[in-house]
Amino acid sequence: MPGDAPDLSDHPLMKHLNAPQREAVCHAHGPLLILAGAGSGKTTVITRRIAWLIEEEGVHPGSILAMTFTNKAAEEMRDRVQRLVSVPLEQLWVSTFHSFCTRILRREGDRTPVGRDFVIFDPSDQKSLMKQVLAELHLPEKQFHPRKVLEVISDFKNRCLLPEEAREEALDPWTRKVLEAYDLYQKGLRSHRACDFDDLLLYTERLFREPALQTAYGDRFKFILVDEYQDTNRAQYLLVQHLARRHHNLCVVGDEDQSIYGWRGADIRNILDFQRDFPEAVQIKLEQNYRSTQRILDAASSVIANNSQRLGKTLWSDLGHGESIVFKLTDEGRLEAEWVVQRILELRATDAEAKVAVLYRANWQSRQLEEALRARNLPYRLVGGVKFYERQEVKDLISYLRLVSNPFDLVSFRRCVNAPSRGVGPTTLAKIEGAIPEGGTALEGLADLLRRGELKGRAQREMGRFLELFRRAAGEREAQGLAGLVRWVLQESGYLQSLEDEGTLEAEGRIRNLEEFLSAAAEAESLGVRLSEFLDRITLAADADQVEESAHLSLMTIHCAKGLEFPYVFVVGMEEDVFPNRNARETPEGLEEERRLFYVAITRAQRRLTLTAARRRRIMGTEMLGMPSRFLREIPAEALQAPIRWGTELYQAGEGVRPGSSFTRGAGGASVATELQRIRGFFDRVRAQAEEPADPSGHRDEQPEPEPESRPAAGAWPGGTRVRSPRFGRGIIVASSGSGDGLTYTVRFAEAGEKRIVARFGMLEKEG
Ligand SMILES: Nc1ncnc2c1ncn2[C@@H]1O[C@H](COP(=O)(O)OP(=O)(O)OP(=O)(O)O)[C@@H](O)[C@H]1O
Ligand SMILES: [Mg+2]
Repeated sequence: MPGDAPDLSDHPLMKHLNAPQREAVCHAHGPLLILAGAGSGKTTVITRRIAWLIEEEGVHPGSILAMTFTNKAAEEMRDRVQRLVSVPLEQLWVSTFHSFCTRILRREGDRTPVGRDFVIFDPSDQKSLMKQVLAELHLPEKQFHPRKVLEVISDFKNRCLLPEEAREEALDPWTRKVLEAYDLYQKGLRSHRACDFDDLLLYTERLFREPALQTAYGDRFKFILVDEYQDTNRAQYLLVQHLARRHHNLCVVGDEDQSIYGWRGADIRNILDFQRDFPEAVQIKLEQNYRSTQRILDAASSVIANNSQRLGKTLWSDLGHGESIVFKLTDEGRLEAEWVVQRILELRATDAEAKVAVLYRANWQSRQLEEALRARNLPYRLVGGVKFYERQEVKDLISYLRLVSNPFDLVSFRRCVNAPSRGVGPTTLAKIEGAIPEGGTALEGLADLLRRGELKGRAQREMGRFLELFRRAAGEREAQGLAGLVRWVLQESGYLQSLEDEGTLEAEGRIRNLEEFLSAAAEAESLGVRLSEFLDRITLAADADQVEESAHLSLMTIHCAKGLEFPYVFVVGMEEDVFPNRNARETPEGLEEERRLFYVAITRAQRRLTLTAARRRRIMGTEMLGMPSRFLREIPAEALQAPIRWGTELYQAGEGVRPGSSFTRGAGGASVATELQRIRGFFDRVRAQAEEPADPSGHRDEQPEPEPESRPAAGAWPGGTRVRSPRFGRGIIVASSGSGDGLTYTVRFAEAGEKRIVARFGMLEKEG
């Protein structure tokens, strides 16, 4: 409140802060909610407030608990506070929820079933335990994939539900079985004296339900501050509630528009209900953004205004209008990556230290960027992820290809023989290796064992198939070329199938990486590259990674970029099915979460925001025509350097934010109404993707063609959709053409290869 605290603006801890920020910093007691948009100084306020409590209110650092979202954020916050205060801060608790809970359980663990000296199970430990559990319950892994079951259990735990408490939720037989597995899994963890990550929260929350402990810790942490409150899940929410119940000195900051972890159980209601939980809460709004220029903010506000689940707030900046937002459409994915790298090099020429971030929706998108950066020897850092060619599934696939290329490669043999799991334990592996003839290969050793009937049961079956794969590979390599071989290996090895069976979000990400690898192979093949050269390139590329990393150029997913800021930001892949993501746009909630992600992406930029897209992109090795991301149209024309065109098509909202509200008039001089209809039609067809129809009898779309080579089939399933045909089994749509009765899909079937199927007769079913 201006004028409310006239003296404080001179206080060193209030330096540069505006009136509402100051009010939040010196707010002494009672619940405080700071609900504000991106870059308005929420994290800054938390940091200053901690310093204020210590320096001005005389609060002991050990009485303050601050929760952040990542370890990195915690470190940074501690450093910043330390620079502001004169006392040592060893006793100050700044941590993530998980590390906070670990510390509590190490002290109080005697009261939990796993004691104080528990071990923490990582995902692979969890999986092995779950496999035992499933075996014990005679639940086939095909229907109860260990990771899928663990995903469901995790969801229960995030909602603080133990097996007996989750019964009401288990309405179908499958979930009821999962609950049995949950129960046994917990018993297993207990017998190992182990916690999984979710247990850390779950057990701590249970502990704090006890009045004695609640009082003890409530008295210890007299002041609690939580950053990124919009992304807390139920367990975290309850934990904070227990701790704050005693003193009510809880300060939470958040932005409902930046809630991007719904898929991990974050509950946006936690922030929306704060006032209900603490009726006496003071609410402070921060409206000035100190991070970005006005144009960037306009774009962000305009985009997020399309969401319904929000409280609504204004943001302004006095950093000036700034540079216009650039949108660049390139012909294909590789050119998009090269264009971005070229712009970064130009930037470097004028400002060698410029901090740049390239953001993308999903991990698979890093591949072409990494390749383009390496081609120009530009050091970069991949934040919060693993470099593309070092990802587990990518390395697994490479090991198959290496072994095809060079059967003597024992290291690759060892890797791929059990990926996916074929029940080959160390004993069998030793047997195989023991059977390798002098100067021969592991495959020969394996063949020998099989001939002598020394492998039994599952190992015999699976190893027989494995051997057969390599017997046929040479022929496939000749007949199908590089990309064909990769696709064939993915299918024949059962690798893809095992991930599909898993059906988890993580598996989905891995599948996307493998599909991207397939695209890399297709790209290389189109340049005349053969298998061994392709493998050499990958090895050399991985080697080039030994060069230094640069903190000035960061590549990361948007999720990883939360809370961060960079002068120069690129957001790549602005196409439907990429961003918004292919799965997420199925539901209105999913779409809103994608839009919040885009809002987060835009608001990372301080000075310059560049959006890019590719007209064609290889999906699973096949070139697909991309459609413009619907989000592009939500950016106001005034914020953009030039109207967005997609090919010859104008694709942009003129003013206002609601789709279809009003459009810039096309340069061709068409009437606004016609233009409107044309663009709307285009937008409606966004769901449909098509390649040039190969079949001349394919029914032609009556509508005007936006592109000579594209004939989007209205209402068709997009490329990438997984389908099942009664005749050919499971497959994936790679293209479609025609419409109505003439709608025809090109489907790549796992068994039968590529087929063209007329939708009306093909009885295709979409797979869930
Ligand atoms: N009063 C101020 N004067 C000048 N700069 C400020 C002020 N308040 C915050 N800043 C700066 O603005 C930027 C954004 O601040 P901060 O990261 O705290 O915002 P935030 O609300 O936490 O953002 P996000 O929503 O992305 O987490 C930082 O560079 C910070 O130093
Ligand atoms: Mg922040």
